[in-house]
Amino acid sequence: MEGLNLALKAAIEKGIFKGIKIPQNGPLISHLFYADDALFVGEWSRSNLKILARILRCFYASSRLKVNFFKSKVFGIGASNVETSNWANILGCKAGSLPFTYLGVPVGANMNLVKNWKPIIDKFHSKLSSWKSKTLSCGGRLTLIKYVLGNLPTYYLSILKAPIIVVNALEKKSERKNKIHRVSWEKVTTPKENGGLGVGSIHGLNVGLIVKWWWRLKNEPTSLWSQVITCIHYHSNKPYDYLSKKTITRVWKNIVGTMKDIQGPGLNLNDIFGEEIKSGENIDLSTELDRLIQKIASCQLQPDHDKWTCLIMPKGSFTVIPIKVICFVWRVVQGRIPSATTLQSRGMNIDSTLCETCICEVECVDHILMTCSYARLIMNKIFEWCGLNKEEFNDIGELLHFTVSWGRCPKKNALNCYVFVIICYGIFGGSGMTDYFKEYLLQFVEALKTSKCLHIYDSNARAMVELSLGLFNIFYAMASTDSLPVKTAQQMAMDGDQPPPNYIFNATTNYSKFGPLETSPPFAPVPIIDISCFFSSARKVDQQTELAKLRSALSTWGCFQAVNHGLSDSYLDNVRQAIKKFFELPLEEKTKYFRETGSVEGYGNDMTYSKNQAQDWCDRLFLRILPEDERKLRFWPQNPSNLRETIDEYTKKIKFISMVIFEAMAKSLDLKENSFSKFFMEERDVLQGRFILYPPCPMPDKVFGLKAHSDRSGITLLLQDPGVEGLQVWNDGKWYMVPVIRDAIFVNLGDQMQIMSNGIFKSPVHRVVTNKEKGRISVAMFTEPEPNKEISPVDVLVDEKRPRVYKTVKNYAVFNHECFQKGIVALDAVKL
Ligand SMILES: O=C(O)CCC(=O)C(=O)O
Ligand SMILES: [Fe+2]
Repeated sequence: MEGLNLALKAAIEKGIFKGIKIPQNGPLISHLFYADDALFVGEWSRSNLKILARILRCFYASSRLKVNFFKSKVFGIGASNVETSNWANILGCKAGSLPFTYLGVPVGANMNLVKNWKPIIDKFHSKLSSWKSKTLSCGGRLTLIKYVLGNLPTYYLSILKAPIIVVNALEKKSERKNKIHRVSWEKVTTPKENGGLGVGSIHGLNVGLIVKWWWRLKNEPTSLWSQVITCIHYHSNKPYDYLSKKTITRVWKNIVGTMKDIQGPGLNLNDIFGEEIKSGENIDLSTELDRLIQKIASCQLQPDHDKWTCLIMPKGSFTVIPIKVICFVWRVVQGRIPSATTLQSRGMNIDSTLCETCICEVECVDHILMTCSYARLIMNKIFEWCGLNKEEFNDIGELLHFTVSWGRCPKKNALNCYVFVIICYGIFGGSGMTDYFKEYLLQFVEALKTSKCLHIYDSNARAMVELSLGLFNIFYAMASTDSLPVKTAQQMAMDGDQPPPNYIFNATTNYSKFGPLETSPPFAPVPIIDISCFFSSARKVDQQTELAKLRSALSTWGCFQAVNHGLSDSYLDNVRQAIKKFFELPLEEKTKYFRETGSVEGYGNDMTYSKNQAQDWCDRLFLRILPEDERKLRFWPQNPSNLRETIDEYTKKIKFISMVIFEAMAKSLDLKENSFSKFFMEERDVLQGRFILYPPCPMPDKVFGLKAHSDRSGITLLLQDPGVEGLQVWNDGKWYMVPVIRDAIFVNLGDQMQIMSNGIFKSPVHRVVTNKEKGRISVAMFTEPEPNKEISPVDVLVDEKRPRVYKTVKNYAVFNHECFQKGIVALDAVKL
């Protein structure tokens, strides 16, 4: 191409080819090469065209590069169509007319017309609405929007001012269709410093790109474009005085017009582009000196250490926080995270606006993150770790104020941002804890504890924030202080240890409403029910009498002794024996099945939830037995060798008896036989087993075997130790000891049956006391519904006389567990 360039230059020099001379002694333009395209510009004359044809032929002869005339066009500006096509024939190419499309972009079209912008709107749309964009996170989508906004429209928007309809159309495409817009687009496009997300608005981009021509004009005065513009439009000595003729053409008009646009927000080009003096040849030094003196005069040094700042960061310190976290925190600051109240105000159908975590207050953003007891728990933990005094905030604003105003040290300021991010993101957004984060957190906490030195926040900025992803679960587990026992109750009993202080019952902090620990209250006259009367083979009359007894037992005591259940004494002894043998194994053998902290299944103690919680004097093996495919066999002891099999067989028998009881309970309330059993006895319903050892305890009057509680189950079937009592039930404000009946199975109702019976049946509070001399073994089997089943009062049991008492619950097991952690009675929490 250089050859062609030289040939043309030579032709111009010799005066054979005539280019276009820009007035005011401007440059002569004859040809422009762009990639593999060539544009020739010259006077409209037959001879000029002929010369051009010859030059191109010579070029072909010398270089073997042939211009494809068939693909080329001749445009005659100011010439008629007929004349243009006649002359085009000289070259053997077509005549072109305005507007035309060059590289997919219309040239010469009236871009004030919205229809001419359609291709760009369509292209923009197709990029943003691909299926992939729908699966992106908030952060990912922000990046996509920024990318599409920043790349696609550069040509159009850099020289043409988009009509307002076009701007709106493009921005509409950036918003997600069929989604609730939690924050207005206007807010999204606000600069970060002013509280926005810093997505450039289309209008802003358009103005910015056009203003850039002024930058080029200043910065590249010798470029062809600048020379042309300066010759045509600049006729004075004042900077930026390019507003010459009224009849200026469209493109230049746009560029000049943007000066006015930026004057609106109080800017002018002098503010935007300064001058940097190097040799002082081009810039008037005296004016610059004046400006410098002015600047220095207004500058006051602060009595503080000098520090380096990172100019591209709004606060001057260098931070790398994942974009999705930033988006989240930004939404928090806007008060726009999807709480029940915000969703309801957007017209979504919300059952209840009560916070699902504490069930005490309405769920709004401030509640979720600041005032919920749960959020406070996590916040306290963070403050504790940071070595700060405990603070309570009522809303996000207070926390923000605290984090930005606390301390003047820059390091601390960076820290503050992280604390803020972590608190917000950790409380709300974190879930799904990976081992990596767990590991990291532990290291982090250790470092924090030992160093008290805040710089670790800086050096580990990114990891720190990523860490917050998992803080939710971890804090939860840590706040709950769950741990495996230092020594099991059995070991302490064997070693003759006194129960440690955390086992001693303290009436002021623990369960005081159920009175003090009484080791021998009166025996409970708990009804004895012959459940063989409920078998299908039983006589109807007998059945009616027992059903009446059952109903009365469950609505007064909430429990009964089931006899004639079909399991022989010796069989039950075998079951107890197998369990006993397991507990008799050496500790190393049993610890193979130790439960993991934060979860219940396995051998060990029950989970502990707070420092104040007194420990129970018992060891237990907890197994989820049904559904069978959910068994975690790693917790199922292989020793004694018959244990697994024994549990399996006992489960089948217990299932049968439970079925009989569920059906009898339904009949006793005149309900359809399967009204309850369909919730607890189907294939995916749950059965859990708790095999418990209460070793002899040197302080039975100070230590509980098992603290007062009600069962969360449908019903619980308990096999007591025939040799010793220990189980007590609470009835009418008093404790009673449950007598041991050798061949009976003790049945007690759980919370979920109290809910389904609309409060007719009681789920009794019960507890276990220990014995100085004797150990005690018990086997509790709990029936529970499949977690997704909705449990609510049976319709027929709700009427005017007995209005509905309970809400519908789902996954009550987890809910109950959470309530227990917070010291809330789950059954009270689900009352309407
Ligand atoms: O061991 C007992 O007697 C009662 C056990 C119990 O209440 C339970 O495991 O929920
Ligand atoms: Fe219980």
